[in-house]
Amino acid sequence: MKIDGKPYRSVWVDEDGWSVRIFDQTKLPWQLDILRLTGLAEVAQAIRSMQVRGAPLIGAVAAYGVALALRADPSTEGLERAVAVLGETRPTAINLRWALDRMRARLHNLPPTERVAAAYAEALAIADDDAETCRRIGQHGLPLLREIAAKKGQVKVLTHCNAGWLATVDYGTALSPIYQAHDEGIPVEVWVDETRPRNQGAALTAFELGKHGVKHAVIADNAGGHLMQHGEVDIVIVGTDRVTRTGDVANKIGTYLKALAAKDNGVPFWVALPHSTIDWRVADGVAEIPIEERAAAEVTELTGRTADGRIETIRVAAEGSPAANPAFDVTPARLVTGLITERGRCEASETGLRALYPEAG
Ligand SMILES: CSC[C@@H](O)[C@@H](O)C(=O)COP(=O)(O)O
Repeated sequence: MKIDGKPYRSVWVDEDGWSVRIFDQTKLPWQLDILRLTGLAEVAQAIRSMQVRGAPLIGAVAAYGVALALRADPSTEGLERAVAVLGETRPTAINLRWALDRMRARLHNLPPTERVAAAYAEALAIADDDAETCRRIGQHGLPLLREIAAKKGQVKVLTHCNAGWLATVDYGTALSPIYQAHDEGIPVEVWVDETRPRNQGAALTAFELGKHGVKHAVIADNAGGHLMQHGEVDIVIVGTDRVTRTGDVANKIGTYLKALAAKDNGVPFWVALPHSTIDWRVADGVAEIPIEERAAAEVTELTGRTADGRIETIRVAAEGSPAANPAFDVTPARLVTGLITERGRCEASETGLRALYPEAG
């Protein structure tokens, strides 16, 4: 993706050849700060604090975290410790475990002297794979937008949270078809759910779409149902942090309510995902997917930029009131029109997913 004409990925190795660069997503859209990560503790903290976030990107950054950890300690104990520390940073997105399992499988049987170089190579392969996967997701989602635009002359999409290039290594998942539609001249407009409590929609998705020149408007999270009732939404496309083998979808809190409203209004509700987001071991998403509970302060406070350019956090809830902050919810497969993957589109079901991934265990 390009920012002010300059091509970027969301994670890359610095010119020094070993340290790892990311955008500090807690500062966007107000400041474009690029962080330099140099060790295991820094990577774990960047993931925990959501300086990097978004399921596929968390996986790729964690893979580089293993490489950085091995520079300090290439022993088998060092490898296992890195995998354990990184694996505990965030519980819901399965891409984190997928990437760490892949790193361990590649590195475990190597002699320690060969591990560092192999870890960087594997992390790069994961990042390259994610970028290409997301490009293909866009190709498979694009016909849905093309079809609507052919009938209506334009297409209005609603999306929740940030499933754009900032949440992946490049292109994004839910936003990838939108970028590709825009690039081929389809008049596409996006309703961007602000996505409280952390406002990934208002801050990150709006930033991305603005930089790409895609027409969009930020809406309060509660506005989607009203817009659907009035024919203002042609299609909902969201990303996901974990999809069960039966097609249940965990995504940012509030996604389930959008799916309910979409069902009631006959609006197609599509979910875009890479292969690394499928959890083949889980069948019942509501019962089995761990939902991250984050700090109450994310709900009781808001962060933004003041008129004179300072980034400030203020309290918006009544003094002394506690808050609950479940960060994800699960949308049952029955509410999902279909899944958009790098291998094509399918029904949100075990049959649909297995037809696309016959090799899955
Ligand atoms: C392609 S990203 C899909 C999801 O990871 C995204 O929509 C989301 O819910 C991210 O949650 P976050 O808590 O910001 O990491």
